Amino acid sequence: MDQEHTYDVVVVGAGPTGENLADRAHAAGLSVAVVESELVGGECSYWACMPSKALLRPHTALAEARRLPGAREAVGATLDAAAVLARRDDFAAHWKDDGQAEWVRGAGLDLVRGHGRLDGPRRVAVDTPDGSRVLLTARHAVAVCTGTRAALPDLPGLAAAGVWTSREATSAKEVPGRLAVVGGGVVAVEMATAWRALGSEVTLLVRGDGLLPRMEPFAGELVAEGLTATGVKISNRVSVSAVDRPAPAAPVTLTLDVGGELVADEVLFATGRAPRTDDLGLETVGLAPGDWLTVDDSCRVTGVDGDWLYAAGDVNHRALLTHQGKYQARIAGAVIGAVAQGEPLDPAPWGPHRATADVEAVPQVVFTDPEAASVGPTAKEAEEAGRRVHVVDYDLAQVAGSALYGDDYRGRARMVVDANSERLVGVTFVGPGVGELLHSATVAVAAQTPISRLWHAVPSYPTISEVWLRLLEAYRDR
Ligand SMILES: Cc1cc2nc3c(=O)[nH]c(=O)nc-3n(C[C@H](O)[C@H](O)[C@H](O)COP(=O)(O)OP(=O)(O)OC[C@H]3O[C@@H](n4cnc5c(N)ncnc54)[C@H](O)[C@@H]3O)c2cc1C
Ligand SMILES: NC(=O)c1ccc[n+]([C@@H]2O[C@H](COP(=O)([O-])OP(=O)(O)OC[C@H]3O[C@@H](n4cnc5c(N)ncnc54)[C@H](O)[C@@H]3O)[C@@H](O)[C@H]2O)c1
Repeated sequence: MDQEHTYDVVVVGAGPTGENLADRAHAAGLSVAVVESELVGGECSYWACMPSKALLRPHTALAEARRLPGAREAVGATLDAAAVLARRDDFAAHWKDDGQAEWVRGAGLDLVRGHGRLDGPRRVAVDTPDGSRVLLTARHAVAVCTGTRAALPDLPGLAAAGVWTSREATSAKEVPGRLAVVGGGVVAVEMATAWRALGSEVTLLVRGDGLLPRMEPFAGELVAEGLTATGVKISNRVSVSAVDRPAPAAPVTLTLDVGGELVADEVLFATGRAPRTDDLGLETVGLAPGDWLTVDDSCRVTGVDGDWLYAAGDVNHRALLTHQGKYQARIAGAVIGAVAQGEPLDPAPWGPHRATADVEAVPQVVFTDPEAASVGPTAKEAEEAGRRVHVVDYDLAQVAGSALYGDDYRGRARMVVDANSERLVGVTFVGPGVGELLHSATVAVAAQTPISRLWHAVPSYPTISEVWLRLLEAYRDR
């Protein structure tokens, strides 16, 4: 028999976004049920951020040691793949979610395991693993935080070929001899870096003109240089038109649109994401299954009567990053709490009830060697949005801190400044060790800092952060 329960808030999906949203709603005094169909912690914990960064970090550490005479002689030339994979397994909690499920319960939230679907306004029906059905009614809000899955192109032979997606690329137990990677985005470059470092011969097949097309062009150029130096073969302007694997353990053959074939032991399709909304009961509330969920700045889904349906994280397509999903979760949790208590919402940008940074100040670090880190729009994006901007660049290798950081340091920095307000809107750093530099830029962009004030934020000598001073000088002298 169906069980029925009523909560103030029902959250579907216990990834980083769902966990945080539930926690904030509970902190506002509301009762919350969280529905999860796989592992509490979501894609990020088991098949994305954590295992991918665990695969990449040993390579970065080794590459940095090898750029330092004295350290270079003390370390080997290659990684111990088995040890790297074992540490990766630890970071993915061996694909068990006991720890995170315990956190959910300890936070005062009710965890309902199973596949959730909307069942009309304010209702969620959950098919549980034991075959029963739980009907959840929300007094105030339902929040969809179901994330994304890998999007695969519709190619002849692909479905039968057993290709890698980001899930296999982050959880594989064996190092393939030859790995083909299709795509030129973040997953493609990070996983090409990781598996090359673990010993695979890697070929990157890029449909466009270069890597990391959403960043400043020099980011993709420097990352391509780094990949090539490690032995990754990169082919631009190449698409795969068919995939063939005659038997499960056999090599896979990719037919290329430019002519010819590529044979590999595994192929990773890193070709973007699709929302997990196809089997979510969206049709019961007048929305189209399979679509991204469009939201306003309070994370309320548009086009649904009654202001009860929210969507946060990857599934709303605003910024597909864990930290941005968690930011939206904090905003949406606060909105749901305020509405439930009958308190007024503060509609101002950068206020507690309006997601702003996930559009204006999105930071991202690509954990390749060199790292690529950016926040805010690129120069081109800012111009296309109608801003008049000044752009200044600086060669990161010219900073004393960079030279000390490693021999033959290569990198570049760019600052995009709004010409009318003389405030910083975007920053990109590419180079070893710049990932940890990015938050300085994020603070400056989110605070809409005037350039005149940045002169008083004096970077320590001799750190890579001195690039800030060099960028300001370049701006002054432009
Ligand atoms: C390889 C890779 C590396 C990445 N690295 C980074 C990184 O370094 N930094 C970063 O910021 N971002 C990174 N990302 C992006 C990051 O993983 C996502 O932005 C993040 O996981 C989104 O969180 P979410 O909670 O919105 O969704 P998810 O993490 O996808 O969680 C959604 C949850 O909902 C559950 N669910 C789905 N449908 C249902 C349903 N019907 N009923 C019940 N439960 C359901 C799922 O099982 C899942 O647990 C990476 C992505 C990939 C693919
Ligand atoms: N370090 C990080 O922050 C990190 C790491 C990994 C992923 N992520 C996030 O996860 C999301 C997914 O990453 P992703 O790399 O899968 O997606 P993406 O959208 O960044 O890149 C996909 C790439 O695949 C290409 N592509 C699409 N269809 C293709 C086809 N049929 N053939 C060949 N190429 C094709 C696109 O041109 C694009 O370059 C991103 O939004 C990213 O921000 C973040």
